[in-house]
Amino acid sequence: MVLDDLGSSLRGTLDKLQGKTTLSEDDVEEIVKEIQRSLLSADVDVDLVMELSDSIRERALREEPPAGTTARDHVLKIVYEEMVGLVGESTDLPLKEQTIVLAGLQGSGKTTSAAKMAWWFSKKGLRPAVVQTDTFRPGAYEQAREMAERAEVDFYGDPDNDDPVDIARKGLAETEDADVHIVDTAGRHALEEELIEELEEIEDAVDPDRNLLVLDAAIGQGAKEQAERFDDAVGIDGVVITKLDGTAKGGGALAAVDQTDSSIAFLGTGEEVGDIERFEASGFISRLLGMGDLKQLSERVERAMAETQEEEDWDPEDLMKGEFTLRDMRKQMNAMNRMGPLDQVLDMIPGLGGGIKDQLPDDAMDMTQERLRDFEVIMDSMTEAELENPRAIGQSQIERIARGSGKEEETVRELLEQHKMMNRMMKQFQGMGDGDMQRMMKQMQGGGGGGGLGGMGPFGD
Ligand SMILES: Nc1nc2c(ncn2[C@@H]2O[C@H](COP(=O)(O)OP(=O)(O)OP(=O)(O)O)[C@@H](O)[C@H]2O)c(=O)[nH]1
Repeated sequence: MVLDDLGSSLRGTLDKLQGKTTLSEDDVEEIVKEIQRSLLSADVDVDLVMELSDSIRERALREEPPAGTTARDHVLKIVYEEMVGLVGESTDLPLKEQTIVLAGLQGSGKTTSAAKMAWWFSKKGLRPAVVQTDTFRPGAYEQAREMAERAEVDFYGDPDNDDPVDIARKGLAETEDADVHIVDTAGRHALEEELIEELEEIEDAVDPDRNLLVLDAAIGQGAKEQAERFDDAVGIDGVVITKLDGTAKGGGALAAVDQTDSSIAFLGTGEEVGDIERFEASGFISRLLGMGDLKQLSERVERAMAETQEEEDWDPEDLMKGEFTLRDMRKQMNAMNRMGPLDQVLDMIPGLGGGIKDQLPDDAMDMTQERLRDFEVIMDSMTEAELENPRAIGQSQIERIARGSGKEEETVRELLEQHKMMNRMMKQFQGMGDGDMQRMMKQMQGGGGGGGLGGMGPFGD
């Protein structure tokens, strides 16, 4: 995500506090300045940034770090807590029957978000329907219909009816078998009376459980005014921030959340129906501050490692030294698999950005369950010597292993290729010297015991 790059200087400032047990006013001021810089460049409203700075300043100087906590961890914890206060928890959306109306200006991403949300609810086992009431924009009907089809959800719209309220009413009746109704409304280029009136009428007709305001992540100062108007008209319960995959930073939408005293419900991260994430405060904050998704990563890493360590007596530290064997690879694959897809894990490593990911072959990301199972079966047919020294495996062994495992020779070769690739990757990491990357990789492989992300403050606890 784009938000990743912002906080390297913040990290630098925090690193300077390493080893200190108390904070001076100057220390706190420097940190506050860096946070302000990160947030302002992520488009967060100035007033919000100032309020946040005051609370951080006040708490960092007043509160004593608990025994055993470094000044750095202490201040990180305060920053984190204050940021959670700012962005809030995600909008409460019970997984049950409900009607949701989407409001927003033209092009903010309502139609796309309607289909994405329907897709999301369907993955949660519900039966959603999209009701398309946009009679204003030519093409909206067709776009909504196609997207609902791709999301494989029920759909109602009527290109021959120019009364949105009538469409909304009929839509709910026609899709009564569905349990979640998502009503997409028309947008306008700007806030206009007509738009607000239409929305109010639709709201009256469908009596929704939630009204969500859809905002483009690129929205800046306009967020507050828009939020206020929509909130006055229908009451806004939550915000959907779209296009976070683009160049926008997303912080502008926080003003809307603050203005409407609501919360963020979903994040849109692309144009496909699956490109949606339920909002999660800690991840969003880590990204706003450019610090990677520390909390989530540390939790995943710890969980995966605990399981791996339980399974076998295996010292992952060895990975950073000697030869990377097939046996190591099997452990690695299992651990990765528990943490989630490799590309997502890499996304969460602070400071890594897209860099290293782009250098990896596509195959590295393709660690599906099925592939993993095939590889496991194949490895079961190998001898101890082959597992220790896969380089020595020749054609005749490949044939034997394929026969023994009941898999194609091609799959055996793929496994060997995958090993070679991972071996190269490990060598690269081994050669990276000190710094976050090597520490992180060690942690990912389980080194360092129960401390999680060592030196990364409250997120690792
Ligand atoms: N990259 C990216 N594009 C998005 C996202 N959400 C929406 N879009 C694109 O933004 C454009 C506008 O989205 P729509 O869903 O049509 O917007 P709308 O709010 O329904 O517009 P109106 O119906 O005219 O009010 C489309 O080209 C979408 O594909 C997103 O999360 N990421």
